[in-house]
Amino acid sequence: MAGRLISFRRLRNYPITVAVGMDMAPLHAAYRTLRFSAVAIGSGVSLLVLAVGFLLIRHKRRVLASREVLRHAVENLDQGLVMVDRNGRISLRNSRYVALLDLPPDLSAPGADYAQLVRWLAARGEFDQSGAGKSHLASSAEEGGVRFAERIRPNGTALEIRMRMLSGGGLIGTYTDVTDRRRAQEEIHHLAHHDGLTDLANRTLLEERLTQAMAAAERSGGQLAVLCLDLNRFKPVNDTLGHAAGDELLRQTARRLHGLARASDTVARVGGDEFVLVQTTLSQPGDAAALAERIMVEISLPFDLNGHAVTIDTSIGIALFPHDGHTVEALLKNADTALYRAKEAGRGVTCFFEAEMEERLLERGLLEQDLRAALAKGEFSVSFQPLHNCGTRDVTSFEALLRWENPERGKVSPADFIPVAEECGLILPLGRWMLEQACTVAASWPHPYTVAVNLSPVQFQRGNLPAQVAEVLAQTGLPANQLELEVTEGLLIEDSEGALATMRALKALGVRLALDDFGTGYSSLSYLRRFPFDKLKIDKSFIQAIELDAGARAIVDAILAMGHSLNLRVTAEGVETEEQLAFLLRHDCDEVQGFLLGRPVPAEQLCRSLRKKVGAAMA
Ligand SMILES: Nc1nc2c(ncn2[C@@H]2O[C@@H]3COP(=O)(O)O[C@H]4[C@@H](O)[C@H](n5cnc6c(=O)[nH]c(N)nc65)O[C@@H]4COP(=O)(O)O[C@H]3[C@H]2O)c(=O)[nH]1
Repeated sequence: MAGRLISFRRLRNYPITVAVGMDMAPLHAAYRTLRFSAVAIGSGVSLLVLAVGFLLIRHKRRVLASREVLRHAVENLDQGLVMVDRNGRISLRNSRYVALLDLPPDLSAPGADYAQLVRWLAARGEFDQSGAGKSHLASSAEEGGVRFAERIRPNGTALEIRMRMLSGGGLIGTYTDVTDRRRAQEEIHHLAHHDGLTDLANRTLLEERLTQAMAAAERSGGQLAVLCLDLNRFKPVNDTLGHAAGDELLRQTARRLHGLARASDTVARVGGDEFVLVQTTLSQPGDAAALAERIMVEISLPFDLNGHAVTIDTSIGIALFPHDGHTVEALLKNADTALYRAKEAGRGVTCFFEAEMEERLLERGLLEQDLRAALAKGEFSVSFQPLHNCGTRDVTSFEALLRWENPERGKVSPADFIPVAEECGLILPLGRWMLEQACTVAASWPHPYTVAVNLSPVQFQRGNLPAQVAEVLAQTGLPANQLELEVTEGLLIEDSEGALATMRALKALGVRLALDDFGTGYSSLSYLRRFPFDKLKIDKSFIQAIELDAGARAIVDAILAMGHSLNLRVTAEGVETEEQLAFLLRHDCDEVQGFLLGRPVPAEQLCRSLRKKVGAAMA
């Protein structure tokens, strides 16, 4: 409702009251317009303030949130992280950094002096005192402003450290714990350089160490020795007691060798039962001989293999630097050649390398070649030597002896080629051939004489001998009781358990067993009691000394008495004179064999003379 606004005013000097009236409608309209504008502007400003405030709060929240994310990320890094500003103050670091370096919180807190922290670390032996401060990474590699270093902490932890130097000063360092990786690498390296069974050096490490040792000896003008050794009787132990016992024997041997070597020496296992020892501190060759002697003694002490007491021994070959070779290959090869020579000379022998050994080895190689071809070329034959009753001088049996005649070499003694055939394994087909020949010939004799065949220990150990013998007897038709098998003591020493089982199986076939060359080996009386022998053959060296040596006479007498007391027939080998025969007769020897009564003759010649004899007897 629009009213009017009236204003009254009395004039001071006049009795007049002035009344002014004004229509309110326009006033109201102006007021309403103003009020509306004021309210609108006020609301707009308030809204704006609210919006800005809201945005600011949201922004701040976001900043805080991303800072939290960053802090969380840095805290949860697998690596230790530290940032140092241009003033040398720590501006950021995570707890992994503190934990990895075992840092005190006050020294490593943000704002702390980094140089002081480094000095603290140095004082604790974390790195060289001389390298304290920022230069503690001096030995590290540097690449494009980033320094790398790997550090082993006093507690054994391995740290990989990267330091990025910032252009305006300061640095960012990351610390990674690489202990496990490093251990794995070390393990791989160890496995690649050591023998898995004994943990001794393997051939690779041996060659590395030998190269270093040779260089050191060359610089100092000194010498070194390479001792090559292998274990005698390892194979029988492995075969009879099993591989676990064989492994244990190798481990214990390794420990004994290791115990004898000095810290600068190297002990390696280079093959099944082959070991090499590099002796570095050597003033004269006698030092190597003395070490070899100590090894011999140590290895010959009994081993306890899971309750089994086992005794073995070793042969040793020695090559010296610089005398016997200037390269790793030459030294190892020559020590091996010397070992071969040592083994040839008998068990428990040490040999130093000599130049002519190589020639002999070469010659042996050629002999082996010819020997391999000889069987196919038919160069072998069999001769038979008679054995006689000592009193009546009647022939009782024949010993089959292998003969080899080569077009270039002529007649080769079995004493020379049998050991080579044994070593290269040819004795197996050759022994089988010999057995077949001897039995075939004996089966054709007009009189049922016994035939004696020599067997090598290798045939005992590797061939299925009882089955082979049974097969040959069946093939040739020779009665089992007409076959006598001669073995030497070496076999019994090498593998007495295995030999005993084979001998019993052979006896079960009905064949007879003789112990050959008695007196030349260990001649243990226990063998005679333990093994099922029928006969004992006294070695010819004793028989041939009868006339000259009272000691030999006493030994022959004692062997005869002992053999008889054990119910064994006794044969004397190598009887060449009537005096020897008379002595043997006086001492009740059963049988003799020797040039005096009959030399070995080829099979055909023997067959002819036997037939002639039978013909003459029938005529
Ligand atoms: N000085 C002298 N020697 C005599 C006399 N009587 C016989 N001998 C020789 O003494 C050796 C006897 O054979 P052994 O002791 O078994 O010794 C044999 C035997 O161990 C081995 N051998 C021979 N044939 C074979 C074979 O077929 N297989 C195996 N594994 N070894 C064999 O070779 C060794 C040597 O054989 P051989 O040279 O044939 O030598 C034979 C024989 O010819 C004598 O009065 N004086």
